[in-house]
Amino acid sequence: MIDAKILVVDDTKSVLSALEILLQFEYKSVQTISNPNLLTSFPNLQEIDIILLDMNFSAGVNTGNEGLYWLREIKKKASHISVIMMTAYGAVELAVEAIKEGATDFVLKPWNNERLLTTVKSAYELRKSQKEVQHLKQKESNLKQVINQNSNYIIGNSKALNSVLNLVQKVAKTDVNILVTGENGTGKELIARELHKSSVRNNEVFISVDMGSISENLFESELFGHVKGSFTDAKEDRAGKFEAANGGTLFLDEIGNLSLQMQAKLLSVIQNRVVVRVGSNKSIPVDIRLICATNCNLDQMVAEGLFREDLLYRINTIQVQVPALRDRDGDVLVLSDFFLKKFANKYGKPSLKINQSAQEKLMSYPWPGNVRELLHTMERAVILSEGNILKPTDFLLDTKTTVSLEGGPKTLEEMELVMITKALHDHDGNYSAAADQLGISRQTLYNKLKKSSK
Ligand SMILES: Nc1ncnc2c1ncn2[C@@H]1O[C@H](COP(=O)(O)OP(=O)(O)OP(=O)(O)O)[C@@H](O)[C@H]1O
Repeated sequence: MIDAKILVVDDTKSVLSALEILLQFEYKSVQTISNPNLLTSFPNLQEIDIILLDMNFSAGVNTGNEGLYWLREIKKKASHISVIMMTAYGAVELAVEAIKEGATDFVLKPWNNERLLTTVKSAYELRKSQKEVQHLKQKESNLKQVINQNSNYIIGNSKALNSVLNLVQKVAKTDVNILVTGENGTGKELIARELHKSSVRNNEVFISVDMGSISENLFESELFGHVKGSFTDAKEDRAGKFEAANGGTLFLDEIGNLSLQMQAKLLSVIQNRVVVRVGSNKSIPVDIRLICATNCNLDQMVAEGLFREDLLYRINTIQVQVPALRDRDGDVLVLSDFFLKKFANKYGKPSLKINQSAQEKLMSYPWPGNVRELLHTMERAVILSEGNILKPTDFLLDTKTTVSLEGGPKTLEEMELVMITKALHDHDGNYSAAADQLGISRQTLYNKLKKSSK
């Protein structure tokens, strides 16, 4: 039994009962009315999927005008309904006219049962796929909202940061490729998201890919997609990040971490703006705005033969250099105030304040891990705090301080964060040395930090 609601409108009672009997065998709900004037006030008209509509109602009139009139009325009230016109006077012009006005199909009376059922079935299939498209569009728009909402405000009012934000506003509306450079944790991804938010693509997706965490053998599949069976784990066709970002912005983070071989593959796609999924030979055009980011000195890498010069030219039409936190006058205080409020609320300590000597300690520290390090330092201080005032000793900015567990972290995740930030401080922000001390890889350390700062 097909789960669709059908309404038959005809002024001949025998037509109504014949169609009702015929359609009831296949469709869950079949209703009939003999007076078209009841159509617009028909209860639950919005729930009807298909209407079979007679073209002529008044006896002796067969111009089809009445049917066309009621077709327009239905479309005005419920444009989603598939309307099949029925007429005993099968004029092709009338059929064309009705279809132009939005009818789905046309049936001649007397009808052939099998042909009529096929016509109704096709109208049902059409309605079903329209519903699916509608559902997918809704889902897509919800997904876009979720993906794009992962963007925070850029806090700070230093001259150095403001000139970066000015440049961002100038170039955001253009579609040029942008390279965002700066030390780890300066906010490069935040800047890339701001570029997207201020661009004409802001209703589309922002897809971020960490090139540092993609292995050589999964690179192509991750970025360009694959077809089912192209390698052992390819259980189904999958679009890569380029396709997923189509219409929007693709952010390639840690671009300096790519091997020369991966660089060559990336260059070809950026040049040609088409991808070919692994295992396929079909070219798929992609329309993306490309933003790359790195903390490496790519010019120096080019000189050392580690980065392709032609790729660098492609990706850095405009370069946005994000300043280190120590070069942003006043931002440490503004940011620490912001993070203090954020974490004080998160950890249920809303009256927590910071005293002046603690602020001075924060201002005099060089912040090798930049904003991310300040964020973690603040989070850890809030977790470990015991009173209502944060003092200099609450901030682990020197290597001799030890972690006290009393009144401290309550979850494994919080404990992990405390240990990671302590290890980073112990090694002056050197990720490799901190990872060594913790017995994890640099990438794992990095991923954990990124995850907890999201
Ligand atoms: N100006 C800022 N205002 C508020 N939060 C910031 C600011 N800059 C950075 N952050 C926060 O600091 C963290 C690190 O920022 P982000 O990931 O953008 O830095 P990044 O330079 O891309 O880092 P990496 O080089 O490690 O990829 C994020 O949680 C981000 O929200």
